[in-house]
Amino acid sequence: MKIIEYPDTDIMMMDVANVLAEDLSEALHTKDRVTLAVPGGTTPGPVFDALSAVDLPWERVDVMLTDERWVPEDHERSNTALVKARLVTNRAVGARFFPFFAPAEKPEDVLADIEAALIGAMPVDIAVLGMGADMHTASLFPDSDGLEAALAADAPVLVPVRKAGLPDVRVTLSARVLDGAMRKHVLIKGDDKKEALVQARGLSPREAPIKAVLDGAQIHWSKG
Ligand SMILES: O=C1O[C@H](COP(=O)(O)O)[C@@H](O)[C@H](O)[C@H]1O
Repeated sequence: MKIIEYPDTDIMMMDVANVLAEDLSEALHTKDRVTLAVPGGTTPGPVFDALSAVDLPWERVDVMLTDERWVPEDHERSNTALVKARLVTNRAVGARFFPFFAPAEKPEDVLADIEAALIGAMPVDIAVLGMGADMHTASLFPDSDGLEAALAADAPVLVPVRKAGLPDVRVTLSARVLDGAMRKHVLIKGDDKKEALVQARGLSPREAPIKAVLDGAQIHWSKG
């Protein structure tokens, strides 16, 4: 794991967009299609804005989230809404987007179909990950129902996750899928997240789920 500390958040967002553009361009030289997995939440929007302005053969890029909340696309907490509005737009409008939500009461009712649609887009080549101060990444939350299944060596691609106190059920790429990406970038802001990350290094993935994806990852941090 390598930590890159940026003097300023705007600079970090631009630099990470450039690094991702280089990763994509390199991968597109050797593969017909390349899969990029990206986080939702409050942090990555500016990276998406900059990356979507880059001239790449986006029609050969498959985009998916690292995780989704079980809410429809027009909901304020939908990660899909964020990615569609800020990444799969502009020059990147031709990228193929794979949603993790379908209208059903619970993920288990439709997860097999959602997963089947992902087969052609596996494995993930480039993963961008966020992290909460509780050391969760994607929707791999400590003390959640689903974490054990999502950390298993033979985990499915997608796992439903529930945690008391969270407003929504989640669907997350499993740890083995995220960790298996050729390039992994963790994007975090703030002293609390840096401290959590340092602490996570000494803990198990069950205690600190981010630990499951840290091997070989580049960490991008700014004070925020
Ligand atoms: O719930 C989520 O949280 C993490 C971190 O989000 P942030 O708002 O603290 O940046 C995010 O990476 C994940 O995709 C999202 O669903």
